[in-house]
Amino acid sequence: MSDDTTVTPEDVAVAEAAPAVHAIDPATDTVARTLASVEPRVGVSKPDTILVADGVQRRFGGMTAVDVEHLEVQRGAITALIGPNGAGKTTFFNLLTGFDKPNHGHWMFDGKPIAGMAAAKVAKSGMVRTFQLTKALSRLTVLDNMLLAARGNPGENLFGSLVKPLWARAERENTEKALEILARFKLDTKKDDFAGSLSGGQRKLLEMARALMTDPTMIMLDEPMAGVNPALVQSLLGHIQALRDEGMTVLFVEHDMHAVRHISDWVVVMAEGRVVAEGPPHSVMQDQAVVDAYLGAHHDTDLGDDALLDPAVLARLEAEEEKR
Ligand SMILES: Nc1ncnc2c1ncn2[C@@H]1O[C@H](COP(=O)(O)OP(=O)(O)OP(=O)(O)O)[C@@H](O)[C@H]1O
Repeated sequence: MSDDTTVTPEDVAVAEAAPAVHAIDPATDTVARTLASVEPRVGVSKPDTILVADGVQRRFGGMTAVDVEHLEVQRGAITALIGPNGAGKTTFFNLLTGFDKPNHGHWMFDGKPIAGMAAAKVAKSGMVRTFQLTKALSRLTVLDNMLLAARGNPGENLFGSLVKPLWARAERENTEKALEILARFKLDTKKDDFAGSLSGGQRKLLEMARALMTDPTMIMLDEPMAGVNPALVQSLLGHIQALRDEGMTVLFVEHDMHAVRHISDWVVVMAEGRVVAEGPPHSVMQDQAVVDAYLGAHHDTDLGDDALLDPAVLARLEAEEEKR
């Protein structure tokens, strides 16, 4: 496996081939225009909701990890889910996608109740997710990883698996589709390599590519930028934006505020299990509840300030905090 911090010539080629990240102009973009008219308030209704969660609670022993009263996600938009460490973002993702069970609550996806549904069924209903730590199987080839993610494989049921023309045709179609998707991510030349030999960024791209094998309506990305070297960050952002421009709904958990501000149409902020703010990226990061959640006593600093993304400034703030 190559070192994730080393920029290889392949990384550069992958990055150069990615769709460019572009500024979203509310004058020409329908999603941006629609969301511009939505009041930035916790639990606010969206004009075209694809996902709505109500009273979702998850407790671990005496600790409430998630306590979301009401949240709506706008169809066709990129929504970022942010919040400090331990805010409950991943647990909330796990609940929504069927990888964990809530103590209370229900939620609807595309008009259908899916709370309590198993993860595979949730994925079949059109909501797929990726993981913070990629799930690509390192001892399988890139192509086999893609084929494993394909939906409606006749080999999944006994009848289909016994009828050769059925599975042979499906395998051919799935292979064609996999190669097309891999080409989009410039991973087609790696189809016969073990997934374990890819760089961190390429594995994130493979994870996204695998998710697309199921033709999702909504894609949920858990920290897509984590462990990705800088040469591939723009490329990943460009790919995420391209999914949205094709009409897919994207919900992503992310710590990288540059990424969040660059591509999100809407930002939801969690702290201590609850949603504490939501709104467009530029305004939500100046919200007092968000500043409090991230910075504790540093009320005079806002998250819209790029200085906060500077490691030197963060180190100074942390040192000041320790002295208190
Ligand atoms: N399986 C578990 N058992 C016990 N506690 C858990 C479990 N999963 C999560 N927690 C706790 O729930 C809280 C929320 O964790 P979660 O991982 O959802 O937060 P997060 O916002 O995704 O954090 P990060 O940004 O660090 O990934 C944390 O206090 C965590 O320790």
